[in-house]
Amino acid sequence: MAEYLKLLSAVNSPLSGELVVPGDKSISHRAVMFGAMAKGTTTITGFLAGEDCLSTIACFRKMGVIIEQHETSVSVEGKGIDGLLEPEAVLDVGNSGTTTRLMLGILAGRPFHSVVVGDESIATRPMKRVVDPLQQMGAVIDGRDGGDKTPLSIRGGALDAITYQMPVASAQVKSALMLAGLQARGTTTIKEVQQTRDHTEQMLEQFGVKIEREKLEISIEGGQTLKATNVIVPADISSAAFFLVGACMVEGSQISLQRVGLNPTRAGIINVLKRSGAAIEIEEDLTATGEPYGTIRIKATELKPFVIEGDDIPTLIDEIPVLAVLATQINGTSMIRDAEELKVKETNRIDTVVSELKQLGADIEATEDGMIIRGGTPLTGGVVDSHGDHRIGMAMAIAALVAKGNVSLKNSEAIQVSYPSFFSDLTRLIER
Ligand SMILES: O=C(O)C1=C[C@@H](OP(=O)(O)O)[C@@H](O)[C@H](O)C1
Ligand SMILES: C=C(OP(=O)(O)O)C(=O)O
Repeated sequence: MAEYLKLLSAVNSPLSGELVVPGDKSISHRAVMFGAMAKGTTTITGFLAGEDCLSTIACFRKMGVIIEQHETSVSVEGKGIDGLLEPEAVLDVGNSGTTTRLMLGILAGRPFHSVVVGDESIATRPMKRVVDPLQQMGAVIDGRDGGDKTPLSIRGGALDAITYQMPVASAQVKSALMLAGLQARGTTTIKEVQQTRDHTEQMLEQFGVKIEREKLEISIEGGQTLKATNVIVPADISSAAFFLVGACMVEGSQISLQRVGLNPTRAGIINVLKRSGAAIEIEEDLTATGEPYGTIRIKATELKPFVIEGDDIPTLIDEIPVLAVLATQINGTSMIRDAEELKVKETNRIDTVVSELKQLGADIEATEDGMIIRGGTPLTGGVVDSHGDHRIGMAMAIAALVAKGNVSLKNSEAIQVSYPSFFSDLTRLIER
């Protein structure tokens, strides 16, 4: 894809029609990893063939796991966790924080040496949050910046269970500790500060693992084995979010997105849109197995400004960039608070959202833990940059739908990380 991409703008074309967006990224990663740890053949349907999940496949292949992937269908030949082999080369996680942190939890319990590297963005992201508790369990991990940054070197082995109070709300940290806990002597207990996405808990149970769960506390006994299964991956609500916002903003829009994952720990954007007065209807597919999914129908209507804070944040953390775009089109002041975690994503998403939306004339201000957006004025044309962050690139493409002038997007190729067919899907919704 071109480094610069000229986006559709000054068109205000309504979005219409039906679409199934690609598979959920969080669930796709986990299905490959747990399949690799299980005994037997795990099949995955609806897999997200985006760069991040392909990095996960490549890492596990380097540990000797046979994985066949044809677009959205994957089969993983697991030989049990003891079947993972010492990799002969470094494990390259690319741009993927989920691959890095969850895989560290697995590697921590393996009796071999491995080295984890990623791209420039991964090299800036904090890993101490998983490295510290994994060291407490007995893993030997070192890396740049006192073990906080990649490249990281891991010598795993005999782990002891711990009880751990997490300092941040992070499903990646929680998941890494559960995966290490499965390999530890004793019962590992993890206490969360806020409820985060529970895909790991749900999928481990599907692989036959017993987990004790209370709202903010999880206990997992070491030594349990995973049994291969068939995983159906719902469509990614974080990808659907871009079109939900586009359809809310452009007058005359009406779309229907099918098979979208509706796990309540992930679906906070729906609550925010409802609170704002969106014309949104949800129809859950009651025959669904595994994670809940269904159809979301939405049409454009006038919205009220919103406040997103507290327990909302983990349920919609990756949707905040595009919700900020929406806020620029709502009369009044919208606020996002308690979202410091945005600073440690692929970019500092408080800074990149604010700087790029300002390029298009938005009245938006960064705060210590979020943003203040005074909406209701049209956006202008301009040059924006994804800064190598897929969600920023897609959020800007959606902003371009309502800009009065041409918008060019630099580094648009970042979008391949989570949504390779984003532009063709957007074009389909516009051209119907
Ligand atoms: O567990 C996961 O699959 C994810 C958890 C979130 O990160 P944190 O755990 O860092 O909050 C989210 O931002 C990321 O896109 C995917
Ligand atoms: C933060 C994200 O992913 P990861 O942490 O896996 O890089 C994201 O997809 O927005």
